[in-house]
Amino acid sequence: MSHPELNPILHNQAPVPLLVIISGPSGVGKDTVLMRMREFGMPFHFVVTTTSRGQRPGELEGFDYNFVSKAEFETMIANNDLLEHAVVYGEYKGIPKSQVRDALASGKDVILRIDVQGAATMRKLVPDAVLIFIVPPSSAELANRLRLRRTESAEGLEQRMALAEAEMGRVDEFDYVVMNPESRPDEAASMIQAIIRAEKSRIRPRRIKL
Ligand SMILES: Nc1ncnc2c1ncn2[C@@H]1O[C@H](COP(=O)(O)OP(=O)(O)OP(=O)(O)O)[C@@H](O)[C@H]1O
Repeated sequence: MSHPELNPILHNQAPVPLLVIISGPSGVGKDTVLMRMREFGMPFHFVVTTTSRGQRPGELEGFDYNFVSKAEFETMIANNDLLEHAVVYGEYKGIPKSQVRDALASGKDVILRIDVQGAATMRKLVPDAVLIFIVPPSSAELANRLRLRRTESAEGLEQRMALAEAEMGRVDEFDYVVMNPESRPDEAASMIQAIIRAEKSRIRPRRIKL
């Protein structure tokens, strides 16, 4: 008898690929942890965001972002080609559906990072995604990370901290919480890997429909 909803591992077949969403307050270390996962060569597809903003020195097309013009981005919106998009500081940012679809079709697990607001949208669009919330050891440590990054003015820092407080209150919309400990982002990276491995062993796997 066949049980198509059960884990294909039971029939010695490849597991169902996952869509994993990494979120959490600004400055908690999402990019840092994802970069460590990439550097470790973890076998996932890391989604590259498409943006209309200009390429900065040192940024690589297809690695940091896919750079397109505003007009091209607006065509993508009109054609419903994006899973999710937002305007950040007057520029578009979004996730192309085709990239996620193609990676899943090739059997790869797909990982993407998104802000807390965007994660809530994704939960509605793709209810079977695995949502992981990264937290700092303390809010003092979060403020410290933002300060050390030196990308924010004093006012910007205060705004981000206030937003972070509000975002921490939304943790119950997520499936997992992962701590990014002081100076040990590798631990957060391996915890995410452990979650993905455990998810692969579900008797009834999550199945992503886009
Ligand atoms: N485990 C850690 N311990 C100490 N510092 C860290 C740790 N992880 C990240 N950082 C530092 O904290 C700062 C913020 O990290 P990062 O830019 O990765 O955060 P983010 O969540 O991607 O932020 P944003 O949402 O604003 O893009 C960086 O300067 C980074 O080097």
